[in-house]
Amino acid sequence: MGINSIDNKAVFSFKWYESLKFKIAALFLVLFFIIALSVMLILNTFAEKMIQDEAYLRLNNASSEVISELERHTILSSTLVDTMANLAEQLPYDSESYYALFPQVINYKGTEAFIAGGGIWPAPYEFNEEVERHSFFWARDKSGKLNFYNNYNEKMGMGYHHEEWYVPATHLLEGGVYWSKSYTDPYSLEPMVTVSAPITKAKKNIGVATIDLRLDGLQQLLTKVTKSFGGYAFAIDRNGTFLSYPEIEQVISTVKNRDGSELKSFVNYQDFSQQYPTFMPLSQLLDEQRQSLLSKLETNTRFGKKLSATIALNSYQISEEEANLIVASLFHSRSNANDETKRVNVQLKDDLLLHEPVFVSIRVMPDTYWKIITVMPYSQSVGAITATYKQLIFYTFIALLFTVFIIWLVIRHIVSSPISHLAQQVQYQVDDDHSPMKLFDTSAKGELKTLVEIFNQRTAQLLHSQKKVEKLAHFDALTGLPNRRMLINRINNKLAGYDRENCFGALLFIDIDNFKRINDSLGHDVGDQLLLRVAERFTQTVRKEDTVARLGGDEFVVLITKNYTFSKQLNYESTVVAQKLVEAMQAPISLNNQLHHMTISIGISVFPQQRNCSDELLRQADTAMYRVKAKGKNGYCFFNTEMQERAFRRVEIEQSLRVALDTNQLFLVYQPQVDNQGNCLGAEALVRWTHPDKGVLSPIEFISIAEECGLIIELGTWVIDAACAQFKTWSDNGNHLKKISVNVSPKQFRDINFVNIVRDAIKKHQINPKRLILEITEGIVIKDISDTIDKMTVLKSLGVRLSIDDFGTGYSSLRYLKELPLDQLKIDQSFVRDIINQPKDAMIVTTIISIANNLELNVIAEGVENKEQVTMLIDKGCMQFQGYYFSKPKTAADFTQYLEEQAIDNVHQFGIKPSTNS
Ligand SMILES: Nc1nc2c(ncn2[C@@H]2O[C@H](COP(=O)(O)O[C@H]3[C@@H](O)[C@H](n4cnc5c(=O)[nH]c(N)nc54)O[C@@H]3COP(=O)(O)O)[C@@H](O)[C@H]2O)c(=O)[nH]1
Repeated sequence: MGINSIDNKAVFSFKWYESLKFKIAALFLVLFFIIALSVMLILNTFAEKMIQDEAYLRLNNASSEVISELERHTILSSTLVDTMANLAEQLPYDSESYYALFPQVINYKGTEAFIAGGGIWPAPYEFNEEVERHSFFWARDKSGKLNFYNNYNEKMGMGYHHEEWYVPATHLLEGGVYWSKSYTDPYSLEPMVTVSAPITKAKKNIGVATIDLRLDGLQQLLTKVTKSFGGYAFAIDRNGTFLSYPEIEQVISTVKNRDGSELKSFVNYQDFSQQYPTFMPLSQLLDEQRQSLLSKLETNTRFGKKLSATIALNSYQISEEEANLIVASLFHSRSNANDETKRVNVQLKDDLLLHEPVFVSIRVMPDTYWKIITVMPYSQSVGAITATYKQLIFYTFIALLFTVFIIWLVIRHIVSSPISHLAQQVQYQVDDDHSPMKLFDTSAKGELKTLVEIFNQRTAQLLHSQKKVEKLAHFDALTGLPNRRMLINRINNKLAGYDRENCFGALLFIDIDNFKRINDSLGHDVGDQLLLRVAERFTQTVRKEDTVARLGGDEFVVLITKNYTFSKQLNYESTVVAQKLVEAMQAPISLNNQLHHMTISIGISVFPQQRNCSDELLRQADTAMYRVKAKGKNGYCFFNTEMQERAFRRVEIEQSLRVALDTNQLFLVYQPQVDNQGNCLGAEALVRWTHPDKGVLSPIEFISIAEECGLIIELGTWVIDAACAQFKTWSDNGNHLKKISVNVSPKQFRDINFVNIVRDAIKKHQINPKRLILEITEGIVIKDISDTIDKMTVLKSLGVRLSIDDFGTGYSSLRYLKELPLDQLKIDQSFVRDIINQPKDAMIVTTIISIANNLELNVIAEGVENKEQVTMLIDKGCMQFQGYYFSKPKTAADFTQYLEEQAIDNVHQFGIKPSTNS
């Protein structure tokens, strides 16, 4: 996040990805994906399991269907063979009755399709002590008719007592049956098995009854039940010989019969797997199952081993391993149908016929120990379940998405929205500078509520500070009056409202006369007290709707606004207010138990004017106030354009005077001062300014400005230095003047360095200090008498002489005159001018000359313009003169020439030498 500034407004901005909303949304998106992935993983696992379970269920159902169909035949066959064994046990040994009875049993109605034959097989010499082989065997021919066959009784043949279907049955208990290994029907090539039951008499085996079962349509049955899932099934017998296979040709081999004839028979799965390696995994499973069966069954018991050894020994058709299997299956036959030796479900990567991953189920039929192997393609299983799975995934995703969305909404409502709301409120306050600072609403809860409360606490503190700052910013700390800023605001408001409200106004710019004197002499605390009293008087004098403001120092402004029809009314009212303010100051003010008479000067500017601007109005009022000061203070006056022009001129002069000082535009002229013989005694140095545009300017045009702006210090220093330099030049050139006078302005005199400046000039130019006369005005003396006396005394100690210039025009005090270390009085030219015509002026001149004589001061008259004036002045006792009658001020070069001429022309009549050059 960053803070940018546009139009001084802070804009709190941040990247979109930094926002709380985005982060929460992103978090939930990530959360969503994690949950979704987890769900998918879980669902996948479940789906896998479901697919497997579904596949095995279907496979087992198919196997069960096959097994139950087969068992319908095998159970019936078992029952028939058991019946035959029982009959044989009960019936007397009578061939005729055998021939009559047993075919009927074998030909039991409804079994014709699968019972291929059967018979009674007496043990050797058991039915007839003389006959070893006397079997009764019937088999169906191609037409299905039962025929008696005597093959097994032939003397040359192998007989039947060592047949694989005979030997094991002789070891069974009564009621037990033995299922032989499979063989092929010579006609139909259908697989066949024989079920044998022992014939027992007095607990002794006397023979075996058999039923031949043709597994007709086994493959069709297997095909039918596996058709629905696109797989297939096949069966193998106990020994691992195929009973069926979809590709029947692959599992049939041709073997030579004992009589040389060819016999087709099914191959063993182990041989088959050698031929077809893809079958190997299945073959290994069958091996494992076979081994498991063998290991589980109690073949290692003595009885079992002995029995299997006996069986293997007695039958040339049974190997030892087969004998073990036979014994094992006999023991195990109907126990624990869920035993893993009887039920195996696996998944194989590849299948010989389907060429894809498959689910395989191996089920063992009880009694016969045939194995039904069903195979289902994996794709088929997945396909069956995919739709459901997809739906499940879809709804889960929707539910998840919805849940995440709801949680996101809740969190947004609880966390991010309140924070955003809070941030908006803060932003609004930051953006809108003009709206007042507000407290935030506290509808939030928990930690956010605390946060808002802390914010509000902080805001309250800020509001408090803001009020303080506002007060400081808009009110004067000392008087509590509106300050300059507030005054300007109010003036601007009034100016803005003029057009609408016909509003007129006046600014009364007030300055306390001689405030500085009080402040400097009595200290700032007393100065502050004075300001407070004055402020009180002003506020008590004006109306409440008027504004009294303090600009700083001793400057106050009263703002009067009214809705007048004519501006003259305002002029009148302003005059009244100004008058009242001046009068309000008439009562003395008590400061430090002393009464002080204070006066004020007021400058008034009125508006509207052409240049409607608060600064301009203040400047105008200020200018008018200065005018009052210049005219003697304690009064008021309205601003006018002449003042304005004066003010502009003043500024212009001030600016160019600075340049003048730096670029030697100033020069001195010298006006001779003569005695009553017309001899030049000395000169008054008078400054001139060669203005680049205006030509040579009189000091009247710039000395007072230099005084006001302080440039007089620099200017006066330059004058003293230049005058001393010139005096030295004249002296060095043999033009010995008795004195050189230099004018000193009040500010210059009061400058703390003034004495040093004078001392430095004297020292620098090596002049006799007694030749230097500093002319100071009466104003300087009056302003700060004790300080003036001190400074004059120091100057006197340097040897410098002092003259009062324009004597008689100021507040001359004879008492002060007595105390001052003076050398000369200079009679002001205003008295000299009318000395002939105005008896009063003549009287003043007489008085001044008298005072000077009495105080033993030199006296010189200035502004002497004619002979009559000279004569009268001499009559009155003044022997030194300066004026146009003798000479106007001259440039240094002209004055030098003047001095040289004077030296040559030293013959005078009556001593008075008027000016020869006008
Ligand atoms: N602080 C300083 N003040 C100075 C300096 N130089 C001059 N001044 C003061 O300026 C005022 C005007 O001076 P200026 O224009 O030079 O006028 C002087 C004379 O020219 C004039 N004068 C002299 N004789 C006559 C006359 O017969 N008739 C007549 N109308 N005018 C005459 O009087 C001025 C001298 O007056 P003063 O100084 O009082 O002797 C003036 O007040 C100067 O003081 C300066 O460097 N510093």
